[in-house]
Amino acid sequence: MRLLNAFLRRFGSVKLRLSITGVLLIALSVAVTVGLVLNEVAARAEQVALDLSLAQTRKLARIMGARVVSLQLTLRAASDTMPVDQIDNHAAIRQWLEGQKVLGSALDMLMVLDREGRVVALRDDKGSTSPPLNLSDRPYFRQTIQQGRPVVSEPLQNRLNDRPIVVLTMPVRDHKGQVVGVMGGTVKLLSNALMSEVTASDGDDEGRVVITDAQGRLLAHDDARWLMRDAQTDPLLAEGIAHWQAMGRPVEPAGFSLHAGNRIISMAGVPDADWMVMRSAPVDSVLSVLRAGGRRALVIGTLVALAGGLVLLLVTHFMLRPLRQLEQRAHRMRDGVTPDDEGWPRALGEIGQLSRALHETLRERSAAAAANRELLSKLTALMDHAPLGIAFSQERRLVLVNGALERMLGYSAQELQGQPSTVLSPSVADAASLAHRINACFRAGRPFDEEVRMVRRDGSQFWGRLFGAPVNWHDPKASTVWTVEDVSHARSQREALSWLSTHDALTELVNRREFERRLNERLARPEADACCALFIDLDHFKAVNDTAGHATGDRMLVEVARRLQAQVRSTDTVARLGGDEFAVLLTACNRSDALQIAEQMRTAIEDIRLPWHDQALQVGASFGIVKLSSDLPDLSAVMAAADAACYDAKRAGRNQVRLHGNPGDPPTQPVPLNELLH
Ligand SMILES: Nc1nc2c(ncn2[C@@H]2O[C@H](COP(=O)(O)OP(=O)(O)OP(=O)(O)O)[C@@H](O)[C@H]2O)c(=O)[nH]1
Repeated sequence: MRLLNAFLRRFGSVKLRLSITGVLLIALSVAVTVGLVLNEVAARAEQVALDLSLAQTRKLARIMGARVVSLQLTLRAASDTMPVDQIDNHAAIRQWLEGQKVLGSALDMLMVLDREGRVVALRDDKGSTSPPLNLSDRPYFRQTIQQGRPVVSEPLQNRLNDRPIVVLTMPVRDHKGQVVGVMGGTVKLLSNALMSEVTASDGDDEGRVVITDAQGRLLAHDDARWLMRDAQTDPLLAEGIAHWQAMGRPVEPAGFSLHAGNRIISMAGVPDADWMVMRSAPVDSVLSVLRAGGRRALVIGTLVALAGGLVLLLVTHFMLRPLRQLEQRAHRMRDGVTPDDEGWPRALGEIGQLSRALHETLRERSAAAAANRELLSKLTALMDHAPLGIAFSQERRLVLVNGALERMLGYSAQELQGQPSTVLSPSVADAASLAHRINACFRAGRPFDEEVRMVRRDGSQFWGRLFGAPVNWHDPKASTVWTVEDVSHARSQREALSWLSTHDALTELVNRREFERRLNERLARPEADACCALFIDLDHFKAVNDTAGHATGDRMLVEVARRLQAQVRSTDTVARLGGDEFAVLLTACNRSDALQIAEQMRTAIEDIRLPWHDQALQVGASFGIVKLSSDLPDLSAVMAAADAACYDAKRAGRNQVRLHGNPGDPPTQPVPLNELLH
């Protein structure tokens, strides 16, 4: 595996890949070229072999034809010297036949027949005879007599010895040119005197030359046992004979040749004889030289490919040197070397352009990176020193927080980063509601800006002013920047101020202004007359202050307030108007209920026993009740009426309840000036 990895790493080299590709291309082109050339040469060689074989076969056929003609001419020359007028004289013709030495050496047996086919004289190797033989039934005899021309017979059995022969005939003419007989000679196929040279001339272990008659019977074969057999039974000849038969067995001197299996077979007709010369030779013997040449070409091609690859390796080594320098330079860039120092390759062409472009790009990138680093350091400082908590979130998860937010929440930056933003909400419901409001803002194209309840790591809660906006408004969910300000203190101050504006700090009851606002609000409603207002003034409260001190007076005021508040419903309002004056607004309350409540209040105040040293301080209260009605159209009228009713209670001896406009009570008296000044 390590070796494979090492090879693959090496194979990453352009030089190696180019070289291997080059070698492969050269090898491929050599192989293809050699293959194509060999194929073409093989095709041409096959054609040449076919032509050559046919030419040789034709030549053999012509030689055979010439031999037949030569024999026929010899026969003719001999017949011309025959004493034709003594053709019926057996002794004379036998004697003449004895004298034909040349003819006797060329043909195996000589004979002279008369016109009736009777043997006049016959000469063989035993001498001359005149056997009582009649050969008039032989086709060659009849054909010679009838057509008056020389004939070469079909192969046939010698009647004397049963051996296969062919007979060459020549008509014998008298002085007038009339055919008076036939002169013939036989050729013994076994001795093969006529054909042996032809069949032996091209014979080798695998090649074969034979002669057949027009029917395909073997007249000459290097193995005498095959004579007179059908040539198609010889496996070396079968396909050639089949092809010849398919052509209709023409006996033409032009002949033909063919490539059958692994053999080249050619046939040509023998002129003046109805014979065919047939030659069969294995293809390999013809093409073996060519194949040997092809193998040599392949070896040479392989050597050329290797040499080409070596040259290519050297060329690419020098050509790619700048590229190697560029690669080394790139490594040094990664190691932090600035782009302006030395080491950039100087080269022409694409590598030079690549080097310059890379150099320029890296220079620009280096400058941009420096600017980015500076900007980043500023932003980091801004984040670190900002008094606000700052956070970036993506897909509702915190991805970056600053130190202020860490301190605000009690988490470390590592703990916060990656947390869902819901970790800042005190409950699931708060988180869901907050997310809903944030989405609504962003959808409306507005940044989110609200004070929300947040929770620290220790579970304590605080109010934070949360401001957030998408980094990219086109994709608000992608990334959002948030600032968080702890506004708990400001918010409690604000709430306190708001509370103080409507409440009395000592008793924590609503103050005069708030009471009047609520009373006005009631007066504005149609059902205002269903309400009653009580005005309460403590009796001789000054004495408490004077006796026990202001602080004790305050405690008494607080206790009075508590007891008043205890008598009313949540819909009613108890207020301290100032000093020792209180007021109550009873909603949905008639006069008798109001009287009852006032009486309960009075009793509750009367029952106060405020401890002071070893004594118990007491106080009373005077109550004036007003039923709201159309007769008292506004605030001042109501307050004046209540105040007057209270004053009546004071004058009646204090610690009493008086109802404004009650027919049983004496009419309310205006307050004397000296009482007001008391
Ligand atoms: N301890 C205390 N005393 C207050 C406060 N505001 C007013 N007072 C005192 O309340 C007293 C009110 O007295 P007055 O209204 O004169 O009359 P009184 O003593 O209650 O007598 P009558 O009303 O005539 O029964 C004064 O002595 C004020 O100084 C306060 O906030 N705390």
